[in-house]
Amino acid sequence: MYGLKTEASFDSAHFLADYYGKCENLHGHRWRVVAYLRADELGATGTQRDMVCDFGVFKREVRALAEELDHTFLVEEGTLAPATIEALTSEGFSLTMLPFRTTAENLARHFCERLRGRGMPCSQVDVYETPLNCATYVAEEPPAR
Ligand SMILES: Nc1nc2c(c(=O)[nH]1)N=C([C@H](O)[C@H](O)COP(=O)(O)OP(=O)(O)OP(=O)(O)O)CN2
Ligand SMILES: [Zn+2]
Repeated sequence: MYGLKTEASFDSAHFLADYYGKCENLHGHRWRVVAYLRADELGATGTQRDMVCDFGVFKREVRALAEELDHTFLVEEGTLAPATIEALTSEGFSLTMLPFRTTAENLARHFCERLRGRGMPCSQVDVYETPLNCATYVAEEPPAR
């Protein structure tokens, strides 16, 4: 079994709906995303011969996904009134509407699924909300190479 790991980070605001504590308020994090690829076999031919994946390709994919969220307000769908969304948008703020609660766990799954959707054999993603607090998502099935 072979593995690769790379990371990216992004700065975003969020709040947790249905949370009773300080995280129900709007606040921000520098989220750190560590993504892992796994493969039984290495590439056989061409530019990726004897690689799980070119590091250049891998890091660009992870950075591109982080860039989608960077300096936006991550909002779980259904947790802000339409008038609030309209007011923020009309002020020029960038909102990213997400179909899940914006926990580190769900963001880890989001990154893993998006990487797999782009053909990367992603096996795991760790998302750090703070330097000491990290959530992990492990893909159930090893992706086919
Ligand atoms: N399992 C999870 N727990 C929490 C998550 C999460 O994503 N998964 N998220 C939050 C909040 O986003 C919150 O911002 C983080 O809370 P907390 O750990 O309290 O934040 P700090 O480390 O900044 O707190 P200190 O007071 O500085 O220790 C909550 N829980
Ligand atoms: Zn938070």
